[in-house]
Amino acid sequence: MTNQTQKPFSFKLLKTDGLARRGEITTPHGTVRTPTFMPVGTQATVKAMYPGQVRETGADVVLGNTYHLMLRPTAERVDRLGGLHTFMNWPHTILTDSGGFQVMSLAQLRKLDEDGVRFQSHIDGQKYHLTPERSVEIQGLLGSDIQMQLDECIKLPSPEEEVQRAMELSLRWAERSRVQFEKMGGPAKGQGLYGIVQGGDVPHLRVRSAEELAKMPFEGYSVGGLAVGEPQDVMLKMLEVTTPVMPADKPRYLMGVGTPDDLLESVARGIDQFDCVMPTRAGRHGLAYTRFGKVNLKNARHMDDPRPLDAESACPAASSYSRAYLHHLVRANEALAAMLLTWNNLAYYQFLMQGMRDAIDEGRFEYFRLKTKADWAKGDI
Ligand SMILES: CNc1nc2c(CC[C@H]3O[C@@H](OC)[C@H](OC)[C@@H]3O)c3nc(N)[nH]c(=O)c3cc2[nH]1
Repeated sequence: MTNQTQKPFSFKLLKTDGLARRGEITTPHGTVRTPTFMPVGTQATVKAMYPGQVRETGADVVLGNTYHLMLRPTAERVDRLGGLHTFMNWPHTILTDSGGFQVMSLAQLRKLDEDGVRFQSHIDGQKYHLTPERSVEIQGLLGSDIQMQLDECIKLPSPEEEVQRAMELSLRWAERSRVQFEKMGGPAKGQGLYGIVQGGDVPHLRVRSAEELAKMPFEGYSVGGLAVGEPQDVMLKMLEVTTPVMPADKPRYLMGVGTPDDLLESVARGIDQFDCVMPTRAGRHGLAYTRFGKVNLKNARHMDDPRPLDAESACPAASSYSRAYLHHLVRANEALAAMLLTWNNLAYYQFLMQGMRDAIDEGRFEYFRLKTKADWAKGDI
């Protein structure tokens, strides 16, 4: 990451339509059109895709992850090699998560205390100590444009006192993350650090978390602690409680979400940024997302079907290969199956996001939401 002073990180709220928001984030590596879907590239790659292809689908941001990259190849090595943008040949915006979520879901022998979290690598058993300061240092070494505070994402359901403890710890870690980010000169580099709202499924804890974080000068705010197995209506209820008390002039990022329907319903409740492994992971398991719902290419009913997934799609994976061929590739466990279906799925997610951005621009978001859901309900033609 160059040390020259960049223009500051900024967010412009361009238009609203109900609670849906159309905006633009400016980072050192370009402009992010919101609402935006950010493909997950945990280990410095969006699995089964070339970076140029990811860009062609319409992605403005990809994700990297502190937990995975600190273990391998290490943040120091990526820094020595010119930073994550150069390392993975992605010259556009990169967002990194702080690693807390993965430590709790992937690492062994985890011990969490006030100072941070101690754990052993799931790769080679080596011991680590991840603190709010170290997480921000790693994200700075990676050259991340949008960084996350270290937080504790608690599983749901959990007793209210547990939710409160984790939320209050995350607030203290938010302050320590901010101090480290400013010590490393993040703002002058035009980078952003997001505070992460916690509070589980407890409305008054959500509100307190958002209000306390809003007192700190974060460039953006994430809604964490959701998409951890709760039903969609609980997630949406938490958004209805939380977004109204989040700063309206800063981006809002709902972490780890979601299905196409989750995206539609969350934009309708004031969310700007999303990330999810769904489109890429589903692609590797033979599942295609289309304008008319999901198509499971493992299913024998596709064996003789000469039609493409969607002849009108701009994505060649959707328009230039028959369902019969895709079914064959999936059954044969061929590498091209994952490549084509991942490509199709990311292209569909970006098509959906572009549709939402246009609908908000033109003041017809509610119509777009209902029409899109009706098309999905038609099912695969
Ligand atoms: C899936 N549901 C979900 N994911 C979540 C993630 C990880 C997303 C991160 O996990 C990796 O994908 C598996 C991605 O890493 C590149 C992504 O950034 C979260 N991260 C933090 N720091 N705090 C949270 O409260 C949180 C909640 C989540 N809910």
